[in-house]
Amino acid sequence: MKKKYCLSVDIGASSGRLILGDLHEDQLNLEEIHRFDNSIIEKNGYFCWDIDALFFEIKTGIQKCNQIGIQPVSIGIDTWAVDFVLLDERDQPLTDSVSYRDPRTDGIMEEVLEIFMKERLYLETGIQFQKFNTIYQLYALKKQNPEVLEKAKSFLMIPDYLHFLLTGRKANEYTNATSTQLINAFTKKWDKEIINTLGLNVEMFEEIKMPKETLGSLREELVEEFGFDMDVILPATHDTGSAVLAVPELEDTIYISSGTWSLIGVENHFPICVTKALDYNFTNEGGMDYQFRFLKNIMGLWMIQEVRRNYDNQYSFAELVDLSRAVSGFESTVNVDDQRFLKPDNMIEEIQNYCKETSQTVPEQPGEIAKCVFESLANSYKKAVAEIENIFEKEFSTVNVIGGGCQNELLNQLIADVTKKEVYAGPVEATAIGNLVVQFIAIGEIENIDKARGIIKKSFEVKKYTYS
Ligand SMILES: Nc1ncnc2c1ncn2[C@@H]1O[C@H](COP(=O)(O)OP(=O)(O)O)[C@@H](O)[C@H]1O
Ligand SMILES: C[C@H](O)[C@H](O)[C@@H](O)C(=O)COP(=O)(O)O
Ligand SMILES: [Mg+2]
Repeated sequence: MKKKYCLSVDIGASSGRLILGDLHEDQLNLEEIHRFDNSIIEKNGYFCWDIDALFFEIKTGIQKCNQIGIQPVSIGIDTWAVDFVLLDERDQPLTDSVSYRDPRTDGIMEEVLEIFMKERLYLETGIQFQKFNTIYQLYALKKQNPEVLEKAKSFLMIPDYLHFLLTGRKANEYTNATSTQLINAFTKKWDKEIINTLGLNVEMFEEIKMPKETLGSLREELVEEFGFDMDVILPATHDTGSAVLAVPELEDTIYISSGTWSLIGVENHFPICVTKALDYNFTNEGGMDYQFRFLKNIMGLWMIQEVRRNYDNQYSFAELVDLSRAVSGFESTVNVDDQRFLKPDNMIEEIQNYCKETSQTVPEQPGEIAKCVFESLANSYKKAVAEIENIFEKEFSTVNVIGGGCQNELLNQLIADVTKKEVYAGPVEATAIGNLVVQFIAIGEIENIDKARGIIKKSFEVKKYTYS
């Protein structure tokens, strides 16, 4: 029987990749077809994503499949959360793809919480309070460009919009929709009371669809361009939702999805909206099969990405790790979750100013800056682990780091040392793997997610770190 290939498109905040998957004797084989950078651009006075360039890269990757003689049966796209595009009645974009790092939402969350009590918003949605949540982006739009919101007929999150460009079909995929803070955690539907109270246009929100559902096949013009058709099967289109599906062993494990952001948490069967979770600012993002990702955002490797950019990319990530290893007698750290690090003009200067203001030795050399970032991240992970164990009233025995950041062996060891837990690192391409297994489940090649985790365990190396 002809081998079936599925194609995952995983676009994170720093990079995108198209990865082909196929199954052979209970092993999942990956082939990276196309990789490209992603970054924020300045457009019309806002920090935006270059969505047209991203769609071009997706098409380039699909064409590369054909060039190597492989025609996948399906494709699924996952990206970062919260951001969106609004379409008019002719299905034309009304907005640029403004990034969650844009300052347009400064002060907006506070205004919304004047209208809707924080505790109530958390009880109904279970979503963390981040100033860049979609709810605050839409409210900012209502204040700053009301005419745009009035014309909006469709609200599509980034992966929804990319799927629309492929198929002409519009829907909001559930896992990513939960990151808007507009989905009711109990009904799993758009919370019309919140939407109407904030005076947002309830009609523009699309039907909620779940991972494993087929959205449709390709637009005719794309079938002609690619030379073949395929189905768009919805993965967990929130990249972290896909990543968590690829954690080989969830039992007794705290995961860290380590990429531009660090998302640290556990899988849970129900939303936890207790006061302590609110105080710690944990979130209950929706997962496949209506599971919940109880986690919190930590500033993540964004900080070292920006440090690298400040050094004109003259160092690789591996070289920055090596430089930090060579540093001794330097102990300064920062609170990585201080909003000042969300989008500073210069990350190196922001870190140095923080150390000055807190009367710590100011890092000067690249190795000192990198060491400060990695040790500060490890400290934030340690705090989050303690908060998780406090909420669950239990000790977790392991931490599983997945994503590009699991290649940072220094940070993996730091995590083991500060948390006093065994750390498992891998798979690197967890997001793409989680995206693929959902497609394989949808086409009947894998029975369910438990069987998928068994295949993942057999297919990918996971490195172990014990604490000293
Ligand atoms: N060889 C490496 N050594 C150390 N860190 C690495 C290495 N390769 C990638 N990384 C880390 O992985 C991060 C990117 O992870 P990734 O999951 O691809 O991010 P995203 O999905 O957010 O774009 C980089 O910012 C870098 O810190
Ligand atoms: C802004 C969101 O919190 C962010 O998208 C996060 O949920 C996420 O998915 C990060 O993924 P990266 O791969 O960009 O780190
Ligand atoms: Mg990612």
